[in-house]
Amino acid sequence: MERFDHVKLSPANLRVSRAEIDRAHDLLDKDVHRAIEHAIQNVRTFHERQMPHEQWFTQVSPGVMAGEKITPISSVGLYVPRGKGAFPSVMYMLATPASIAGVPRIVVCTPPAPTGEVDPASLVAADLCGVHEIYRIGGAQAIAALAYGTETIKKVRKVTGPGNPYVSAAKRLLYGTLDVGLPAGPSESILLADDTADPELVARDLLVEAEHGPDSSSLLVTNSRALIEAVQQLLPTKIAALPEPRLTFCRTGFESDKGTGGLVLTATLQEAIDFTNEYAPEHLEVHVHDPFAILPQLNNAGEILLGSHTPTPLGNYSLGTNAILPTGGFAHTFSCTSVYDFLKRTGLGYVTPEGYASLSETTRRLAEFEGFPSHARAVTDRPQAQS
Ligand SMILES: NC(=O)c1ccc[n+]([C@@H]2O[C@H](COP(=O)([O-])OP(=O)(O)OC[C@H]3O[C@@H](n4cnc5c(N)ncnc54)[C@H](O)[C@@H]3O)[C@@H](O)[C@H]2O)c1
Ligand SMILES: N[C@H](CO)Cc1c[nH]c[nH+]1
Ligand SMILES: [Zn+2]
Repeated sequence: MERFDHVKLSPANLRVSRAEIDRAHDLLDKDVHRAIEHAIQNVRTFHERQMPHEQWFTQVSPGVMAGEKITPISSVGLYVPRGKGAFPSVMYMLATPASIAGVPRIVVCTPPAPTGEVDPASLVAADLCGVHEIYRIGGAQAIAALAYGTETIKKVRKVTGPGNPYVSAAKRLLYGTLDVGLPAGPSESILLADDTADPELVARDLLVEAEHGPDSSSLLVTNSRALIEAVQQLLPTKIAALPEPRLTFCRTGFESDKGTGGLVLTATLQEAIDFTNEYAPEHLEVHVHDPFAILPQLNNAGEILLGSHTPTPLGNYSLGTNAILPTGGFAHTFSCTSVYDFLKRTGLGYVTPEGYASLSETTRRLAEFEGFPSHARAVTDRPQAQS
């Protein structure tokens, strides 16, 4: 921690104390405190609606019952980044669904400031969401501590949360050791637009995810040359007006050959939609005449924000949907963070003697076909046990 975070820590002060959390509530700007409470209210409302039935059965055929039982993961480690900036929003976006899912042990690791202090806003968010343990440790070392455990930090069953390439690499190395959740790496967004889009709003929204870091990607994808030319005129002044390091992050993204941001002109809106589906962005803003008309065609994205009044920051902070989203094309197969990241589903089966009689011959025949004699014997001439 000393080399990268310029902080000296000891096992005794790794864990954030109750007193620090209470002080964070007192220290935090009251308007920011209220904003966190308001945001958590919406995120909570939305994620409570996601919760599935705790247990259910359906009758597949007479006497054959199949179902599922939902249980929370027993312990989860949430990684909340803090290298290029503090993220209380990431804290509540991870801890809210974990708490609603009923995870009995919610642990957070987040990098401290050189003073050893943890961002007060993140502590307030953690406390409001019912986090049980908070450790001032970041980077790959935090992921390792959560996965393997240390004398101070008891290991967890699952680690999840976004981070920089070192954090992402650590999670990838742990694949197969424990559940490392969805791949949430450097930020990215696509603005999908037609010729009805407002260049001023598009130029502003393009800088949102771009300002996260030099490795963030933000793209305008449109079939309108006029929109591209208008946004090209607006971007340089908007970037120049940003403070450091956000100015350099955006300049790198849009103006350097190392950048991964840009403006993409397609021949048709359909081509723009196809490009977007293939790219599978973390965030997708839709600035077209009728966003709900093309929504059925938009299949791969961490989130889809519809219309010019739904810019990405609303999803990042306050709308209610989750902002911890798959990046790097993983939105082709991974979902946005939700209560399901903290639950597991167990299949349930119950068969009556009548149901057993209807299944045993089929089961025996398939077991023999696959060469499993014990499987076959278990369902041959089975004494009719009392159910
Ligand atoms: N996908 C999402 O939903 C989402 C949400 C929020 C943030 N993000 C992304 O998460 C990332 C956060 O990155 P960050 O750097 O701000 O914070 P971070 O907490 O991920 O990384 C900081 C840690 O990295 C370690 N570190 C720094 N330099 C290192 C080096 N050279 N070698 C090894 N370890 C090193 C330090 O120990 C430090 O604690 C950004 O890219 C941001 O865009 C993604
Ligand atoms: N997914 C976004 C970053 O990639 C979430 C965020 C949090 N704070 C600001 N933005
Ligand atoms: Zn963001």
